[in-house]
Amino acid sequence: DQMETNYEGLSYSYYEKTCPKVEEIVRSSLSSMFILDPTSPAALLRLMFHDCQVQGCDASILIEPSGDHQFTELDSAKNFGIRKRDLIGAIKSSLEMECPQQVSCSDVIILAAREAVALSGGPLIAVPLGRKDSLTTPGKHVADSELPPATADVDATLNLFAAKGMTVEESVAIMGAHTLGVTHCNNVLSRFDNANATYENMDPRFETFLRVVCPEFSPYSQTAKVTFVVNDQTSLVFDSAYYDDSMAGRGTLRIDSEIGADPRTRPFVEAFAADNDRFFNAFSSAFVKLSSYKVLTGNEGVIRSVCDKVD
Ligand code: HEM
Ligand SMILES: [Ca+2]
Ligand SMILES: [Ca+2]
Repeated sequence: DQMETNYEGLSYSYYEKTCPKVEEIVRSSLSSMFILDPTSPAALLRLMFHDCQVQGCDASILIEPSGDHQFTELDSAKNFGIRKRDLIGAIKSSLEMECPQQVSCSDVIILAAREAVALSGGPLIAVPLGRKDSLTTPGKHVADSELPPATADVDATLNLFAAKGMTVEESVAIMGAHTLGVTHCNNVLSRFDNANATYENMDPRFETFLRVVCPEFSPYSQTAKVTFVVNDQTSLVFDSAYYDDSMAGRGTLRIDSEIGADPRTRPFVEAFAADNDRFFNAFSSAFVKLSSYKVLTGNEGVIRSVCDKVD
């Protein structure tokens, strides 16, 4: 039976006895939070990626500085724009009332990300559970080296996802996460840098638009950190518009633009733009691979009672 199968030590029926309502509680908490702020699904989806990419999916990204760890992974500039970590803590509090000390913060991050996708119109992804939380935060330097730069190209991106067992099709599908949310101007300015040759596959009208929204102030200026562009035409809806934009030279980041042009990735961009089911299926299998990356199970980790503290 597929539902009993273990995946990287995780299980599709992990909380069946210990917290049978876990998925329901996460969903109902988030649906009211998303009404209060419709941009939060994007934040929670990115939070999952940035947690999993640094030391695996272990809720390390939630840890606040204290005592002997004054600098956390959140101090890395590559975590700029990470927001809504407090929502995970709020969901965790509700879960502690229903089933104390049962559900890990790392599973809450994954469940929140998959509800973010589903409640935005994307697929409802079946995710295996049973992750444990780390007792350590890897610190700023690990985050600096593990997270991709805003200027990542196709080679770097395919390598990053191949390391998680993804095919090229799945790698193109997981980039479809950029169907939601925003990119701040400080991450856009490198696209005007000739040395990076990132003009490739940029519609001149789109370039004009980017230059109007993000004039050439320093990427370190306060203005560049508060101004932003949306990641696709429908940035609150999980759909395939991202791929239409990519093919048309309207990709916001270098990678968003280049996957629509590179001969290795273009065929999948075209396929996903034309066939929503194919995008959703490939995204779902990629999501399970990303969210199972370097997980702690059994005695390898703990269930934190408060997500931002390792005490
Ligand atoms: C090479 C791969 C990737 C690169 C270089 C990249 C880079 C970025 C950058 C620079 C931003 C803008 C942050 C800001 O300015 O606030 C962003 C936003 C975002 N990314 Fe990625 N990303 C990658 C892969 C992913 C993956 C795998 C996911 C999720 C599965 C993801 C989900 C998101 C989301 C949802 C946003 C919008 C966040 C918001 O609105 O708060 N990204 N990404
Ligand atoms: Ca982590
Ligand atoms: Ca969209």
